[in-house]
Amino acid sequence: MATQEQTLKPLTRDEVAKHNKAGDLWVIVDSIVYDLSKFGNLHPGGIGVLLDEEVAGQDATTVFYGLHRSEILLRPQYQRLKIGQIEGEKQLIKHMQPGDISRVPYGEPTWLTPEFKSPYYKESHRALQKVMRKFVDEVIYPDAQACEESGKRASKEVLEAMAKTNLNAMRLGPGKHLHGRELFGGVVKGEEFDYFHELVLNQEVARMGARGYGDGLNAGMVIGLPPVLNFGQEPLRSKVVEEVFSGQKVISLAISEAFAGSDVANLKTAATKSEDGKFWTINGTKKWISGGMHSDYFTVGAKTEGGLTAFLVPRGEGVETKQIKTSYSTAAGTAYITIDNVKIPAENMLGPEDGGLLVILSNFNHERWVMCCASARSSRMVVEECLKWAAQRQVFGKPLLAQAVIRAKFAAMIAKVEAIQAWLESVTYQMNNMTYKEQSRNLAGQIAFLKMQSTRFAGEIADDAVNIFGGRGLTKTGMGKFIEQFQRTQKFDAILGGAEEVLGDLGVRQAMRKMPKDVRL
Ligand code: HEM
Repeated sequence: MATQEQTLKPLTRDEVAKHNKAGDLWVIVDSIVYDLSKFGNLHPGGIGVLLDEEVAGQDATTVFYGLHRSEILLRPQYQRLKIGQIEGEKQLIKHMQPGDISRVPYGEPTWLTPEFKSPYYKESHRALQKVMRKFVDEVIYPDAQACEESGKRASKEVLEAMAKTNLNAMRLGPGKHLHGRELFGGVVKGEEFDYFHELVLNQEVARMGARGYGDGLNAGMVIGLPPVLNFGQEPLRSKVVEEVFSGQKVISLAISEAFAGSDVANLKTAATKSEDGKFWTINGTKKWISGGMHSDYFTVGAKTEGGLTAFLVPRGEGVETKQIKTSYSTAAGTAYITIDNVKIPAENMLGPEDGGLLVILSNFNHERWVMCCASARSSRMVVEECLKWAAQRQVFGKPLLAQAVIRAKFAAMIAKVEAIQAWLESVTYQMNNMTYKEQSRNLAGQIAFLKMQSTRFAGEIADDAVNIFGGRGLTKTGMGKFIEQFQRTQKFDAILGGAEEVLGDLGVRQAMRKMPKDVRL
């Protein structure tokens, strides 16, 4: 930015003021002079607003930032509009660069705020956060914004770049599968990777505000691959895990059906064993399968004689996927799947016959915790957007933030994001200090409550955010685009991985089970 300022022609405000009509139209935004003479007729907001006597030939900084996101001025096509800079003045507005930490209060969790300390994060968490933020900003974000809008899946380049850093493997959480792997070029050792490293990755992805795209970005793998990794039979297990980690193949979890959601024990998809026991034939349907449109493999739950069994079903004859249009982007690849007489070898069974419920349930805590990470971070992103907007938007001659009713909304929103992050970090610390079995025993209730509360708060935050942004919170482009998307999509977190009510009840039932029989009032 400094070089650009040096090369721009110095101009005075008096000179600029002479160019104040159609065909000869200059304006100043943050000390930079823009020649809008030709652009005026192409301006999406129309030429009329630019000819206003307080805009044409004048300093339009305040009015500009009341109407546009600052990223507009960074678009390559608008660089040619810059013709000079006001003599002796400097740009006061700092545009975020890839990898930057927000300086907006509460724009980052406290551990990323310079004045605050945290007992949870070590040097390797901080190093991972730095490279991941830059990677997301530079590699994923532009693709995410384009695909969220077009509905297309993440580009091959992004998926390949993710595989190269070993991001796919990291998103499955700590474990032996990471040992000996080079993570983000060696920023963190596979052996020391813990749940706080994973939290960092989840939150950095959620921060970019592309909900449908985010789910299409191998979120299906996060829930679909663990049953293969933990219960698959060799050599199929290693083959599939490597194919997915390296980005050659995509996997998703296919459990829910039109007939059964939270009550997984009532699935209708059924598997029958051949007489010689070498094959299974599967028939049924699956619904709302995130990433299903992009998947080569499906981790399927099916009814068997004595219960439920999990299978790895490859895409092939008899397996068909149809796009479901949900309220978020089709970039998520949400699918309806029909499985008609699909014959698979017995080696594709994941875990014991009739033991599928455990295979599926064993990953639920992790899945829900991943969603808590994302919900907490996207809620915070919304609070940051609202704070920026309320500080720069002028109403009745003052910033929106000068209104007490607006400040009261911020008090509620900020308290919610801080509370959720603090609880999330506390749960994450417990996860780091418990075996997987202990986590299932002790944290199912905590995580269920955390998810329930995070998504309830997200709903309340969405509501306040839309009211702060007004019509812009309902508009897909422009100032409020992230608010519009958040209010439209935050409900996904409230439903996926267990609806709020189901989770709340699960938490209470867990507590009841632990209630000592010998206590009295
Ligand atoms: C400095 C160069 C400018 C550029 C490159 C520019 C570009 C744009 C773009 C791309 C939009 C579409 C909306 C969006 O994506 O957010 C827009 C909308 C608009 N612009 Fe500009 N603009 C400029 C200056 C101005 C100025 C000085 C005014 C002063 C009144 C103005 C008033 C508007 C209005 C009223 C809209 C419609 C906003 C809405 O729909 O909420 N623009 N402009």
